[in-house]
Amino acid sequence: MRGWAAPVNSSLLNHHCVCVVSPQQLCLTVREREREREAEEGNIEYKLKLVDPTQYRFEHLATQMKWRLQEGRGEAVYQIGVEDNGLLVGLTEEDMKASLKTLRRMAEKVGADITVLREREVDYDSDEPHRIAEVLIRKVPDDQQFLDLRVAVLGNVDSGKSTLLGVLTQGELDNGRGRARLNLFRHLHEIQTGRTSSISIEILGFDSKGEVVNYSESRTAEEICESASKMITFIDLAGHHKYLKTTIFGLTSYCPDFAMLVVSANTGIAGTTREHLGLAMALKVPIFIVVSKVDLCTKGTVERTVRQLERILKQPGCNKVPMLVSSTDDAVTAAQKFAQSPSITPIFTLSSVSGESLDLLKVFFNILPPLSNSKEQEELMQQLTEFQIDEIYTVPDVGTVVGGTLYSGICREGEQLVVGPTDEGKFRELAVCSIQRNRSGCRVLRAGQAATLALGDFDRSLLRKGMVMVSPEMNPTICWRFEAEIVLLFHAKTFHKGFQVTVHVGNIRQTATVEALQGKDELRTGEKAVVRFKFIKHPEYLKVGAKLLFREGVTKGIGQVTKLQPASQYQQRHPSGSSTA
Ligand SMILES: Nc1nc2c(ncn2[C@@H]2O[C@H](COP(=O)(O)OP(=O)(O)OP(=O)(O)O)[C@@H](O)[C@H]2O)c(=O)[nH]1
Repeated sequence: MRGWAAPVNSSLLNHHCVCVVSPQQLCLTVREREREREAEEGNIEYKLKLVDPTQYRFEHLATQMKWRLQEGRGEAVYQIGVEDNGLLVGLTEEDMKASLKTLRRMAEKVGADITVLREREVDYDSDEPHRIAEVLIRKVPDDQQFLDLRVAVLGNVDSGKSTLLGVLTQGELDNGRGRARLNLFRHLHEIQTGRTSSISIEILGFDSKGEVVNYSESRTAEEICESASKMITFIDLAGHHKYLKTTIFGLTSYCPDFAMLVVSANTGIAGTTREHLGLAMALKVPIFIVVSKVDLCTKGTVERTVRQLERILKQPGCNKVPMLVSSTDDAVTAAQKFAQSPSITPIFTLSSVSGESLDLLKVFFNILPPLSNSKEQEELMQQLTEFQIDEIYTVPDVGTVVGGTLYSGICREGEQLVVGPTDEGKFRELAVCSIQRNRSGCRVLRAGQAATLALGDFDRSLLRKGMVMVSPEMNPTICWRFEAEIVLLFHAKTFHKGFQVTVHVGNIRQTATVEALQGKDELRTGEKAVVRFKFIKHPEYLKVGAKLLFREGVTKGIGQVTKLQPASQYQQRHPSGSSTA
């Protein structure tokens, strides 16, 4: 755990931006120092002083900044006045001024922007006040348009998800009767019933100074993309139980970095809230919570809802550490700690009608770093190209267009790929004519990025959601049958051979039959087993280790793919097998 709030004890978290660390607290810090030492890897750098460096040292500092930026995939945090071992020494006003000036020059040299996140006074036996400062450095990598984070939005029906997104992305408060969500709905029947049934995507862009770029008049997605250096893409998932499969699809296929669970302060944990929390945890998507509609209830009711959430989060099954965010300082700390430890669960309490505490959520989004580091990202980019198809459209004058996420490798305009598997387990050749991200052209797509790819006159009827477009050299394993280690979360009766469930793995969603339960005749709620599934309609491209979720009515389970039975292998061994196998 790094970051300076950590050594200073958590009661300080509720104070405002500039606070004083007492000598006693500093002593505590000294004892805990070993744990707080600067990490060699990662994007956080401690600097005691940057006063008048020689040219040689300046060059070295600039190179180091480049490296830290690379580690944070375009973002780094500098803590000034802090020794490498984590000791909060602090600088005099004059030294701090000179250090920040050097930091600005370093950032200029590497083409980055800097924002002072917070300054704090360190108090010890000295007449002169000593301060420490925390500075965010941001540079969009040369080959990228902006830094990109994906947030899945979960929560019960009417908890205020769409409204919150409307208010965040449009900059105008809601009237409590659904005004803000109006421009988010995509389908007519949603306007009529006021419920989100499809997955809609909203974007919130920040410029390099941390200001939201969405808010000027008639901002189009293209304009937001052009002026943003950091982009939060929200995947708004439906709250109603009826749309659970869409919610699961959004969580499994859109590869969100984080999930935001919206809970209405006046109803507390109701309806699908628990289920959504469970789903995000089962899929290991780090979650933070927004308690909305605080304008509708008393402080006591808000506190009760927060306590209810804290209780659930701390339960043995969850093992989360709730962290209530009630100041800008907390929001900064929450963003950093959340990224370092997924068990930390920030909780915001706000209103989309009065606007109370909305700014804290924006501070959090601006600072929230991506979870995977540059090394993991680099490794994924080195692999062969694999694009997962989530959506298929026909666009006039463009032709067939697919939407989805590039799981690995790089994809360029003009790239030759193969798409499949078809019902026969084959792959077809195609070419990527053009690529768009958030409705703006993009020539190179990198692993982890979502985009739409135009495929020219490729026949749309040959495509389906769940297919992959891969590099022709890949030779992917296609299977009808696979084994998974599962845990049955809930089942009304018993789970046995012959049972059919809807299986979700990544962007794949298909009914499968339970062909065998290893070493057991049946399974009860809470039990584990290795199960062999067989898809009923067509073979799929799966990977060992992929997370899996299945359901059928009230039956629900989670697990992991442990073994694949390649379709061709099975056909060779069972030449007279059923026509589908
Ligand atoms: N007073 C008050 N009303 C709110 C607030 N946020 C949302 N609302 C109202 O609550 C109602 C439901 O909000 P939605 O944003 O549609 O809820 P949702 O969670 O997106 O619902 P689904 O899309 O059906 O899952 C609307 O009438 C909003 O105007 C808030 O902070 N305060």
